[in-house]
Amino acid sequence: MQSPIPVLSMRKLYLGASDRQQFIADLGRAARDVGFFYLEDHGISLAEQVKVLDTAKSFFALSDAEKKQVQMIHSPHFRGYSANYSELTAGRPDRREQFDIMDELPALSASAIHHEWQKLIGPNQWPRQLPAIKSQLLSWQDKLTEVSLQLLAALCESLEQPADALAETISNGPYRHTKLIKYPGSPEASGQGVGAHKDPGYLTLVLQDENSGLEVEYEQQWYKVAPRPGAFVVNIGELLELASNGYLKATNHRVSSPKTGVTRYSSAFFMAAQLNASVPVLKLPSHLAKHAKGPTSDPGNPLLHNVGENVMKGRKRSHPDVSARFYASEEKCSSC
Ligand SMILES: O=C(O)CCC(=O)C(=O)O
Ligand SMILES: [Fe+2]
Repeated sequence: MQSPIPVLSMRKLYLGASDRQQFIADLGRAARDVGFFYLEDHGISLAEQVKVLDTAKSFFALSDAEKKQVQMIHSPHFRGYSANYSELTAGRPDRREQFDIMDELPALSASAIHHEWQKLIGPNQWPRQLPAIKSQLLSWQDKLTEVSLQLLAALCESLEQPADALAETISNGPYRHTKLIKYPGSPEASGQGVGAHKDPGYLTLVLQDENSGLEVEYEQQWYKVAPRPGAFVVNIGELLELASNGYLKATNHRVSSPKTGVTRYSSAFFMAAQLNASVPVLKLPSHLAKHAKGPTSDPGNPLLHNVGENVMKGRKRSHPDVSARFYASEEKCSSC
């Protein structure tokens, strides 16, 4: 089966006007047709990518006791380590280990918290056995933010909007989230590494190692996203589906476990708008608007314009243990 996933070279964005227009048109088509594409020539070296995957290997090679010192269950901000099967996607446990970081900020005091999602803000948990991991991953997160911001502006242009049409939603800095991930081999054919889902933010950049496993749903069929050295796999998240009134689609994707004896490492970077933003519905020109049929309506996964609430929805669903420990009272309150 031929892969439907296009390959885009970001270099074109910085060449002459006609290359730039070509890139924007190709980007718009990829984002609307598949919602997934490979991005090459993005300015981040292969050596740096390899270093991040090496850091993932070093982190997951720590002992269970060391990893548990930074387990997510200690963090109301959903930071740190998750063991195999502790995350749920589509209601089923994922066979993957993860290490999650976001912006390194102090937590808000209780009196400053008026919305549940404000508890997402806070510090990361860092393993003291790997002293260089903090500066490496925070700088990686900054670099991927730069790439994502350029893509977001180009996507706005592809929708025939000003490049800064969504700038207000990120004027205090976008909400960023980076994961290191390890998928262990499984004797079960197509075991759930991560179940089918959409990403909640604007854009996601995935760095894969040489082992396949990521799959994307396109025209009711699942396609493998084969590894492509040096490229990021980019996908459209729910906030862009909302902003474009469904013209762009947040595409379902999943990861199947590698077979026994193979371990797959990846890293995902998610960029949303700032948590206190509400994502506007852009006014598309009529020739695009006629294809914008509204965002997907799935009662099991409502798409929320309020960014903090949309991000929170995803975090609580994925990590019910963290949610039960730190958010149980809010849940009771919202139903009272
Ligand atoms: O590991 C991957 O290739 C993708 C992971 C993913 O889709 C996610 O964590 O949202
Ligand atoms: Fe994802």
